[in-house]
Amino acid sequence: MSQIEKKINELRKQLQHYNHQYYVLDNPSVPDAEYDRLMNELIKLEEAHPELITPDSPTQRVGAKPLDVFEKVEHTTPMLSLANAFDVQDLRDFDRRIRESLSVDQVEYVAELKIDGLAVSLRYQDGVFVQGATRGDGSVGEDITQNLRTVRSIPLAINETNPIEVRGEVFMPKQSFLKLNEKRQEQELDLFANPRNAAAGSLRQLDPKIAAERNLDVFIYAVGEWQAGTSATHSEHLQYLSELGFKTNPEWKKCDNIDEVIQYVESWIDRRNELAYDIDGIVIKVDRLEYQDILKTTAKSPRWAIAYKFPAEEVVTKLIDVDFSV
Ligand SMILES: CC(C)(C)c1nc(N2CCN(c3ncccn3)CC2)c2cc(C(N)=O)c(N)nc2n1
Repeated sequence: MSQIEKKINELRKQLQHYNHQYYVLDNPSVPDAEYDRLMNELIKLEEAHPELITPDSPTQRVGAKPLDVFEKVEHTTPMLSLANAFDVQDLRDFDRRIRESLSVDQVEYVAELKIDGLAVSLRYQDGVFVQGATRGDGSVGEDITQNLRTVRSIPLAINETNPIEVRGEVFMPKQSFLKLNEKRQEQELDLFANPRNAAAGSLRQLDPKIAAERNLDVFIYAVGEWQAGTSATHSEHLQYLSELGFKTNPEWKKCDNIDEVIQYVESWIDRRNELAYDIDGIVIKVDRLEYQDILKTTAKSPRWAIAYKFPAEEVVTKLIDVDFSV
């Protein structure tokens, strides 16, 4: 390996490490100026030696040309939808059905915040991000790889050489949503109604340069296709995803029974506004993968998971009280 290649690989490793700290762990260890200096050094070296550029290089986040259309992508493992629960009784019924089907007294669950964004699927081959797609109708989605490459918290390379497909929710943080709408107001463009629509509109851009400016983020919540998988539980999957360099939501909780799930759900009903992103409920999943297989999925949604939906947040519209007395 030439000195140049050594230098390029060293810069890539450093930048991938700093990128992970900044965008995935939200805990940068170097000032932005240092990151920019290293990035500019790598850009110059790659310009001088374009034959050494690889798709997983940190310089390759924003693709060159806009697309004409998004290609269709078939999900080898369908992306199921979730049945809804609207109150605690629904959760107890869910738990009872599961315990009866499994003929067990107690079932462990994992409870996760339900991020209000867009479900996506990410595929990695030989440790490199090769394709990203929208959920679509669960069986066929759209190839939005170029736009997903611009999401800084999506790693372009992971240390898993076996093919693996993961699923997650792309979202726009509340602050980014407010800033985007302020800018659109100034430009007299129509405003996005909420962060979810803003994220959807950003991922639907055919020009990745626009998606790159929208400050999108992601939380990865499941492993899809993974032949080499050996985990026994979903919680192990979440830990493994985090070790691989994926951004997982830190608020997930392993619950020993449905009572603990209910406590978790109730603890979050009034804490939503503390979060930097919108959530629209809690997703509850049977933790043991062997139980998930036994419970199999009904047509559209798994019997081993359910979404507890929070009531839509009443939007307090400040009514300007006009004084008619004068
Ligand atoms: C893997 C399973 C199927 C259990 C699953 N499915 C999910 N979803 C399915 C329905 N989806 C959907 N989207 C659009 C139309 C219909 N269904 C949107 C994703 C999950 C969404 C979240 C989240 N949002 O934070 C999450 N923490 N875990 C999920 N887990």
